[in-house]
Amino acid sequence: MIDLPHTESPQLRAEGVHLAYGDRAVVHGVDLAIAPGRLTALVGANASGKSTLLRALAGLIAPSAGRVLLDDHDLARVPRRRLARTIGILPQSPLAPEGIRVGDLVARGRYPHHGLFRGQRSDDDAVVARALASTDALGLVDRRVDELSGGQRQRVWIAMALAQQPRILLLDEPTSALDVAHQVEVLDVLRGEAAAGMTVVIVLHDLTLAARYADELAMLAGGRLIAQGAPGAVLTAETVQRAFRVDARILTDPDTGRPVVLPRAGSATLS
Ligand SMILES: Nc1ncnc2c1ncn2[C@@H]1O[C@H](COP(=O)(O)OP(=O)(O)OP(=O)(O)O)[C@@H](O)[C@H]1O
Repeated sequence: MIDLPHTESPQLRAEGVHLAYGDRAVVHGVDLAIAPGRLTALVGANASGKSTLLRALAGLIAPSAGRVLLDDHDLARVPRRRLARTIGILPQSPLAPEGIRVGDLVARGRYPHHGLFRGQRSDDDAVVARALASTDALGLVDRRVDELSGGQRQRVWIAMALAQQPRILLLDEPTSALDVAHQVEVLDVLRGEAAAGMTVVIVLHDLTLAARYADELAMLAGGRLIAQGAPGAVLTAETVQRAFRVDARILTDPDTGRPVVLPRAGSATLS
């Protein structure tokens, strides 16, 4: 059995990873080193394989070829319990148990920290409260999850992921239902977590927001990684055209120096 060393920021790496559903190949030979303690945004068109790759990085699906490595250990051989404490994933459409209340759902994020025979930890309540506060969800704590608005529900799920305090957090389109203020708030929180040492990987569709927040961008097109690096290097008119089949002007935000992507109306050539 493999025991991972307790490094602050384990290195997560895909090496020649191919992923398939049955005989449908979806991701083709991806080599991707996730920068530890940084915020990486995974971008690409619909069906380009982002969610599939994210699930593989969490160890939820196994590559048909290649390997996902955590600190040089094959993810497939890392004990499940250890993995749950190390890597957290928030899928695109998570399902809550029927009738569960917000506080109870977010508290479930603490489960990986409870030993087999130990119950709660003394800091559980404080961690849960902090996670709820950072997603502006403290006021929802007694509400039923299935009675929340889409954006409220998404914030509660993010709170659950934060309460898990994994060293690597993978989030699939966590801001898709959020208004602009809550998007900024959630991304600020995630950037703060990265600054404190957490490795954060986010699937995002808003390229300008991705460029604004990410230390690194990884861009997929047709299941292949076509660019990885600093936002300014990855987001070019050429890569945007190749990945999304739309013309875009790439401006530079005078305040941050980060790219701003302006798609040209009428330029999409999807079919
Ligand atoms: N459970 C599944 N079974 C079979 N095919 C799947 C399954 N999940 C995804 N696919 C297929 O795999 C391909 C990649 O899907 P994936 O969800 O990884 O893309 P994505 O880039 O996350 O897309 P989106 O931006 O629309 O969320 C698509 O062609 C999709 O139809």
